Amino acid sequence: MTAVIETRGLTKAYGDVRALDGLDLSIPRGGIYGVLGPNGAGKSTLFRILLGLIRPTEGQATVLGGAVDAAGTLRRTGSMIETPRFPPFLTARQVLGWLARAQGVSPDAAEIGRWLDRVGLSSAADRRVRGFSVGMMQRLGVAAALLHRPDLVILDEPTSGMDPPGIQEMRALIRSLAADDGVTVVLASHQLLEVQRVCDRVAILNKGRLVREGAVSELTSVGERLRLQATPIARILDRLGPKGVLEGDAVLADIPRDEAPALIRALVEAGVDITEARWVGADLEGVFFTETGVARAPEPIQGVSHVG
Ligand SMILES: Nc1ncnc2c1ncn2[C@@H]1O[C@H](COP(=O)(O)OP(=O)(O)OP(=O)(O)O)[C@@H](O)[C@H]1O
Repeated sequence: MTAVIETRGLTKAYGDVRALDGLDLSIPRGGIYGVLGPNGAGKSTLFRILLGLIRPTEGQATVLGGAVDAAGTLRRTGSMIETPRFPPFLTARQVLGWLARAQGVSPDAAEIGRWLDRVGLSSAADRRVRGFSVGMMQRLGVAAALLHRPDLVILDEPTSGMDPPGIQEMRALIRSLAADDGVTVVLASHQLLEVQRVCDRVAILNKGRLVREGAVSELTSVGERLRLQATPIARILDRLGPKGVLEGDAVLADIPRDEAPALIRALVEAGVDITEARWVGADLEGVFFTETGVARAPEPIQGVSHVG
């Protein structure tokens, strides 16, 4: 597994505060990688170091196999850190032309048009950015990060301030960057469901340290249970014995995945009508709260995934 980002003992101290505290992290090339953590965990500090904006107090980081501030590294890396700001009197199209010139890339009109289209800003391309919403600014920021065709793009909270359709479009764009353009995407987000949907792997930071790292599918496969909605429910409980728990109008079956087909077959043969069968219980949110020790706010309606 080739790494696009490697950190060893990476530490950043601000007086007594250790924003990063001996972080060892290896982010593989290809795919979408999420960096998670509660406020103050050190996500932005990590990104700033990786982009050469600040220097670590101790430790090392390499990006795309080179020093973070090497010209070759910077040329192959794109980024959006916090909601970007652009000259308000320029249109979106002019912003990208201006940035392309600043980056020494020839501002190809067709290429700029394509990026505006990909981030869903075609219809607003010739509007001054002064009137743009936060979500529109985020999209323009993503286009700006990609204009020079980087191999790696680092996005800090790419969907903050976006409405649900905007989030959905950003998700599709991020997926297509990884799948179609071969760009490695590293993003930080507080939207755990979104991260679960879009990322291949995640690192969870807390107080500047790595507390968990792994493939999303691995992290979320621990503790899952099969949720069955069916009638008569008593027959399922009888069959499962201690492995079955009643949860509202459904049964949660604590069985491994490979036993599910046999169980469902047996239930159908026993005359049970199954209306729904799905795996629940393990979500990234649960992993996040367990690993960071941050207290979960009480929910008015207890979700299935939080039972037990
Ligand atoms: N320039 C700075 N001066 C002093 N302290 C700082 C500075 N930048 C960050 N910190 C502190 O370092 C810690 C990590 O901050 P950082 O912004 O990296 O966290 P984060 O995970 O990005 O948080 P958030 O989710 O709120 O964006 C925090 O305690 C923060 O207050």
